[in-house]
Amino acid sequence: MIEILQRRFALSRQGAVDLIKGCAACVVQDISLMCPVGLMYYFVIDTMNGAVNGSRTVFYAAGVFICLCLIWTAARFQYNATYLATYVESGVRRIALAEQLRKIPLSFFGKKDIADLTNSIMGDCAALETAFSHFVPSLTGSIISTVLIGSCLFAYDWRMALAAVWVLPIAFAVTLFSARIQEYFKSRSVTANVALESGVQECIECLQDLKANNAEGDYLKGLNERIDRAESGQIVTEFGTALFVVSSTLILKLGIATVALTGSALLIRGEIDIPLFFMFLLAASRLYSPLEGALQNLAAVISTRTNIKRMNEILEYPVQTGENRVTNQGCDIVFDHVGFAYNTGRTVLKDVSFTAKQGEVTALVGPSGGGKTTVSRLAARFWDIDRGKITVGGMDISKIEPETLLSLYSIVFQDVTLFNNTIMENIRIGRKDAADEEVMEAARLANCDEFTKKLPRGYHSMIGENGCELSGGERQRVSIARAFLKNAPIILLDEATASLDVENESQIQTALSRLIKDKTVLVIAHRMRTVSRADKVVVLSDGIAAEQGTPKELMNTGRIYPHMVRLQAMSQRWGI
Ligand SMILES: Nc1ncnc2c1ncn2[C@@H]1O[C@H](COP(=O)(O)OP(=O)(O)OP(=O)(O)O)[C@@H](O)[C@H]1O
Repeated sequence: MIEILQRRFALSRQGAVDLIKGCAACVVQDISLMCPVGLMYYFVIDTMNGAVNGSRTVFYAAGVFICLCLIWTAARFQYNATYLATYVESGVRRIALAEQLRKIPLSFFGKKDIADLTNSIMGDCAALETAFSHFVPSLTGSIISTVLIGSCLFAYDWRMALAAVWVLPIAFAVTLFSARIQEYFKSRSVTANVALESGVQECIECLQDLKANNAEGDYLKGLNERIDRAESGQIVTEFGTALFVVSSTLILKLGIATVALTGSALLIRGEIDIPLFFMFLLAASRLYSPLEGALQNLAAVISTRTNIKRMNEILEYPVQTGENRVTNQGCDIVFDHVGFAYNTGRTVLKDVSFTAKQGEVTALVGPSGGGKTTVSRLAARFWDIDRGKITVGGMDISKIEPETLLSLYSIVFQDVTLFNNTIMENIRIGRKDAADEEVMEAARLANCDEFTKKLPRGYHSMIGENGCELSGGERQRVSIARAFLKNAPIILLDEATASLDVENESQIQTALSRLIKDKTVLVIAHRMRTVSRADKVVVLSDGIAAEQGTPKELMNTGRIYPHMVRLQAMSQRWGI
């Protein structure tokens, strides 16, 4: 049962247990609300028979008191078991999604954009939070308590009970019948919302380019269309839900009419007495009011199936697994007949073989789109390859858990990601437990010292969202400082010095020479100057390692490499 709930509603184990408790609490609460009706029935009978004396009055007073205590206790238990537990579960679910996103291969992100994933973590979780705090327990509670109370009514008079309950299966059938239609509209509405959020995010991110190209008008027109689609999607979904819920509620209302008619007929024939007639009228109205809510809840629960499906898509996506310990002998990286294609299916690497030796700098060069970035990412198992094998120090990286493997790597990306925090903390990401002095030493080696000192609070200065208060070169130096701090045996540099001025670049290169001693270095560089001092150059072209050797060897024997060197020399003579 718990496993089924976990799977069906994307819940943690504790969340499934809490859901069962919440449903039980709602049943107790609904039944406790029916107790006063029973008490009133017997009170009316006693009053009509003139049997209300001192001890009876105490009995009814005690009954009222017990009913109030029962209702209060049930409500409190129900609140804790539904609302509080659901908020905790929501937090657990969001963390589970974020954890899963950390573990799944990057190929997944090719199919989803950031807005979509953010929507799953925030929007879908919020929809489920509302469903499980407000809807599911009270829906289950209403159904179970209705069945129990309905059975009790049969014990009093089966004809009156039948007049009261015949509407229930019909009302539920109408709502259930609409499930597929509601789900269809809901899924269209979610898709339109995600498209809108993605458009807004893109608009904010690209505002600078839109302004530069005077393209704001066209873009906003497209965005307006997305807003219209999201709005109409929402209206249609709500209208569809309302149509079925209102129809079901109207059917329920018919129940009161049939109780009144049947009761009147039986009363005239003298087959029931007035207290029983009123008790049924009261019970029917009490019976239907939670059910009206329940039918709305049922509609809302049906529509959360789309949210659950979206979250399960993330939670059930196969993660990259492997050994949690590394057994490498040295840190040579070997690409052995590697073949790879992204989600698009177009082969990027056909057959790449080369070795990047420990203690050497291996430079990846080649025409744009040749696969340099792809090769460096595959070396760190950001994606899994389709053919061949990649080993680090003799161990097959496809058998190593990605995070364990990454402990061997320091990576400096072309696109630096910084956090809205201090410079000190941004560098400390390289090694969480590093002392301030170690962070500052890494910063000094990466040449961050000089610009940090000019900031009002030095290393404790905040740098804005994604380091927006720093220049491109400064941002890149912070990211290089992280690599210094991590001090891993393998270093991947992706155009690491691209945004630095000449003075900085030479200082960084001196520092890098210190850092890379005895390490495996894989560097992607477009500028031949950067690679001229590499120990080995691998030229990637047309999905293969077309040429490899020392820069000198390639100048003599290569075809593509000397051509690139000549082209770059010509471009350096170019001026505006
Ligand atoms: N995430 C991705 N999804 C699909 N295709 C991709 C992805 N990343 C890169 N590619 C494609 O793979 C090919 C190789 O790209 P890659 O970035 O590795 O080349 P590169 O040699 O580093 O290029 P550049 O020098 O221009 O940075 C390109 O054709 C590119 O369009």
